[in-house]
Amino acid sequence: MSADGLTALWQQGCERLAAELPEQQFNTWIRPLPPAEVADSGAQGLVVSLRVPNRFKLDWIRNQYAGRIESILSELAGRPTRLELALAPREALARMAPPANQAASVGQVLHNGLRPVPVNSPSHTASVEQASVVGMQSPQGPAIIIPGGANAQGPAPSSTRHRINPALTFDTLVPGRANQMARTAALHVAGAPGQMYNPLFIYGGVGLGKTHLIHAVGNALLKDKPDARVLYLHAEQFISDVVKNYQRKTFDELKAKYHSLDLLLIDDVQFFAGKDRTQEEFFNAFEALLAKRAHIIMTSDTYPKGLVDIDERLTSRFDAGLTVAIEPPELEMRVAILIKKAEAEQAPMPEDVAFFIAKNVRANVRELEGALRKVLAYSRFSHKEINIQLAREALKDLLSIQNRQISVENIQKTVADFYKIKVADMYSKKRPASIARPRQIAMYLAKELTQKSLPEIGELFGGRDHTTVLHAVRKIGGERQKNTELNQQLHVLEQTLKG
Ligand SMILES: Nc1ncnc2c1ncn2[C@@H]1O[C@H](COP(=O)(O)OP(=O)(O)OP(=O)(O)O)[C@@H](O)[C@H]1O
Repeated sequence: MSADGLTALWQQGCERLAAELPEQQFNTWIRPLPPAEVADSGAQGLVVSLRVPNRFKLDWIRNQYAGRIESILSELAGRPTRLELALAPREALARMAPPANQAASVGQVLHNGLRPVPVNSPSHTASVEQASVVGMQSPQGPAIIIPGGANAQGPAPSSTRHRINPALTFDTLVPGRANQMARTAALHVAGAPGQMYNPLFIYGGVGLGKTHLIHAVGNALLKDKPDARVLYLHAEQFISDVVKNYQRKTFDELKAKYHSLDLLLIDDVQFFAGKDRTQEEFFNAFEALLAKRAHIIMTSDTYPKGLVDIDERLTSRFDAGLTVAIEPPELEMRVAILIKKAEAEQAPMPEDVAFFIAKNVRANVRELEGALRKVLAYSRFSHKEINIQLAREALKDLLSIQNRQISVENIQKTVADFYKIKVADMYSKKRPASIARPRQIAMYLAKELTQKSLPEIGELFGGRDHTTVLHAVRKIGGERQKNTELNQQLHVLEQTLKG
């Protein structure tokens, strides 16, 4: 692709997004982005690098739009195109946020090509300045509008007012063991806010669905009570609001904003660490909201007592309602998530492919989504159907990084997962066919895929004799020739184990 073609790609992508997305969403999230850099990395395809002013926006764009942006750009370029999002260095922020009165219309922005795009929100510009004064990251997006409140600015679409993402609902959240407690508690709060489990504190590692869950509560409540005063915000937004009001000495405005809510959803409260003034204001808001039986849901990367540099009077209050964890999803849940997300993209995913991806991408749901996006994009460009071979090609970087050695333990675990039996049954003396057969399959694969001898394999299967292993290897090997279903299952297992 020519240099001009590369330069035009982002602009064309924006035009497509402008046509596709609701105007409000486009204006809020896409339009203010600075021009992207597009690089050709040869056989690997194109890499589009975007600098985003803060982590909140970065996460939001990654979660909500990255997949679509990659698909559009790849389609336009006719080659796989990867989107890389990174935080803009601080000195670039000022350039990214020219004065509000330079705001341009969507059409202007698009026709002006790749020049830096102005941010059309006065509050955004003001906040950027404030953030640089106090050495913080820049804050996020448009002002919160409370109807009739101190900063009322006229009607606004509800998604702006509440900052709730309508796509993140209980329906789109796949349930599983990993989120069972948190989901149940969240459903309870959505049905009867201000009663039990107040505050609800949800913690867990990155990309496990905490943000999704709290948006789901917001969406559910708004569906029931459209007039409810609900607000979602990232902790950094609260911090920047405190800074702004501190500088303007407008604490009444801050109070009017936060103390009047029915439901406050606040993400990543670990960001309050070391911010004394913010903690004090949050404490005030917290007390005021609980006193009037408004509900507060918080998320964090750790449980309340694990938070550092946050005043104990806050952490003890965080723990006073219900504290629940979200765990990394287990294999079955990862498969279900992949299938559901692929369905949502109108790209049905065969279960064996979902199993292959889920087995290889374990860290968190965000990475799972990334892997899925790659596979779908790869299938679209190559016009090939989605199968394990295609998934393996699409994910080859990721798989080679893992550089996995096939071990007997891994075979036992994978086969047990596949046939939905316990790993312990691989070593047990149980004989029912539903257990004995997967065990024989695992022995067969151990012989095929590792350098272990028959006695060594027998030892690893609960101290069995080598003749038992030999029998299993011959039996499964022989049946494989005649039984296509077994052959297909073995194929999936081999592909999965080889990675
Ligand atoms: N159980 C689930 N079902 C469907 N999608 C999920 C599930 N869990 C997470 N996701 C999706 O994974 C992505 C990451 O989730 P989310 O942003 O909620 O994670 P998080 O725990 O808030 O992470 P972080 O701490 O990094 O902000 C989102 O796109 C979300 O929709």
